[in-house]
Amino acid sequence: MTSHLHVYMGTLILEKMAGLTYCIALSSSSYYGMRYFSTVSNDPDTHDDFKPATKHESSGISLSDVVEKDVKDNPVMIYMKGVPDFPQCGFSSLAVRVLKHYDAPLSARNILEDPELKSAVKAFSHWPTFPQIFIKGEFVGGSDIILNMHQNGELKELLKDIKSNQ
Ligand SMILES: N[C@@H](CCC(=O)N[C@@H](CS)C(=O)NCC(=O)O)C(=O)O
Ligand code: FES
Repeated sequence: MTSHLHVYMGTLILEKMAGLTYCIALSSSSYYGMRYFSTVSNDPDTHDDFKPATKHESSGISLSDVVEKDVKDNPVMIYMKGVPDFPQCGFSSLAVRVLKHYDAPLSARNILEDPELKSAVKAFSHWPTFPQIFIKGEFVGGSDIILNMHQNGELKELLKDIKSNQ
């Protein structure tokens, strides 16, 4: 197994090429056109017994409704570990770096902030890992798929009619 140790933008990245271990936070510069959504239901003062199992607190909207609305309202939606300006996993970092090549507004939710949202996203897409990227309401895949689509030109084609307002 080959291991490379890089110092990148002041952040240590341990990249195990064979094992693809990506647990160390990466930093990235800020970009225009990004919207982050904070957690949708995570009140630390609320005991689990009192948390709504399927309904979003106070609004009565289920978390699957939240995800459905996210992907409908946001042409490029990523559920990730961390936020686009501070991904907390290499897979999420890679996906954000790929998407930042395009002039499309990127909307994101940090699933690390909300385990229930994390489960709801997995159930919605039937996909077990993060990041999860949705484009024009359709589930596209994770970081390896988005990188592949970037490299083969499919992503450019898919995003060509989505432009940032800024
Ligand atoms: N092939 C996937 C790999 C992503 C992956 O393995 N993610 C893991 C580690 S961050 C994951 O989400 N595991 C399930 C979990 O954390 O709930 C991709 O390229 O996106
Ligand atoms: S590989 Fe560990 S958090 Fe993503």
